[in-house]
Amino acid sequence: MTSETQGVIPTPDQIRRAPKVLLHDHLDGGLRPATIVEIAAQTGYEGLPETDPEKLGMWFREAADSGSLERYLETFAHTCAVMQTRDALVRVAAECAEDLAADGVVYAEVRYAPEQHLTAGLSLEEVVEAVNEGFREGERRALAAGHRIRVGALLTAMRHAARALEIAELANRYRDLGVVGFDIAGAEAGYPPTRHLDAFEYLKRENNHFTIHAGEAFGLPSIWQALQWCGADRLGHGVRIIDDIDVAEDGSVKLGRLAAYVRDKRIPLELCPSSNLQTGAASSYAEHPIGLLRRLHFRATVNTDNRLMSDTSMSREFEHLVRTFRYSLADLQWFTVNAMKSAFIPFDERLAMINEVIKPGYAELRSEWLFQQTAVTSTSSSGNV
Ligand SMILES: O=c1[nH]cnc2c1ncn2[C@H]1C[C@H](O)[C@@H](CO)O1
Ligand SMILES: [Zn+2]
Repeated sequence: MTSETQGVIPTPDQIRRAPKVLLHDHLDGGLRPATIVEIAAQTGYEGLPETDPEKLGMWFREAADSGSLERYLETFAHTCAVMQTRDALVRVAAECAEDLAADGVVYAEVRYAPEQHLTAGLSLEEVVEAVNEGFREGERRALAAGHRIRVGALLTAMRHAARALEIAELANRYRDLGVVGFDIAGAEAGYPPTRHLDAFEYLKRENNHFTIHAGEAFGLPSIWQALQWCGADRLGHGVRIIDDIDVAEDGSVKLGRLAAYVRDKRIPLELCPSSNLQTGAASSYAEHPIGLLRRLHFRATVNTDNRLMSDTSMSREFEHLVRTFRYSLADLQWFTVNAMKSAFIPFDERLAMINEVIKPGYAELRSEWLFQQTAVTSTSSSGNV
């Protein structure tokens, strides 16, 4: 490789066109503001703080900027309120797939908590089937618009509730039918993942996959429990693993036992930089642990968490990182391949996505400099050389 191809700092347009993989995105955290306003009007939900889509989008962004995970999570009352009917769920899921595809995401695992969509009388099964139908519809519309995307669902159980085993069974029933795994989410403090051991043990017996929100608002004990008691395949956030890494004044680095385990066992970290700034888990992009974790070769991935609350997308997350850490296309490819390796679909499919879609996509972007018009052509044609 020449230095030109090795070190290309991508433009925003190249970042958008680059194939991207997203493992941590909440369906109820990514609605279009205009859709929220329309469904609220159709279904008679009167609790919205704003009814102008632009102002509503800003409201979510600002309300989520609270510095606390608990306050950040309060904003989901409004999105869940407009996701209670079959039609609304199909629409929101279809638009999610379309929006991700238009942003260049080629593979996504999108999560939601079925238990939060039952107030208008849908059953858990009806919720899952509506969302699956929406994802398939969105994939078709994306293809018609020239974008290929594949979306799998992760079923989330809320950690303050007591339905984890039921949701785990639901995830298992819809396995290979659009659902690729399980997750737990919600406020971390006071609700350790070990409260839901029965669900995790059930999933392990069924050879199913799960990730756990851990190490976001709470530190190392929650990561340790998620891995060593519950047996999580991946960590939702996991960013506080940084608390087990010592960087000395001279720059030398020492990993504690847990950090070494996470790195050496290649445990995927579903890092969500913008979300972490809003909930107070990190104070700036420059100080976000992703920079160090990437250098230390943890299995780090980049994610959106909640596109609505953070006013973000995969491209914007990458743009922040490129601006902050001067990441090249090769770095973005590294994060993307990490994410694809860590997905919950079968190994042969992950490998094909890496070799047939991701690597060729980045190779094409890296070669673009070869075809750029140079000023030399015009100078030489004027005969002044
Ligand atoms: O970052 C998060 N941490 C913990 N829980 C979260 C986060 N983002 C969203 N959630 C919750 C709120 C949603 O209603 C739920 C299911 O998507 O998951
Ligand atoms: Zn999350």
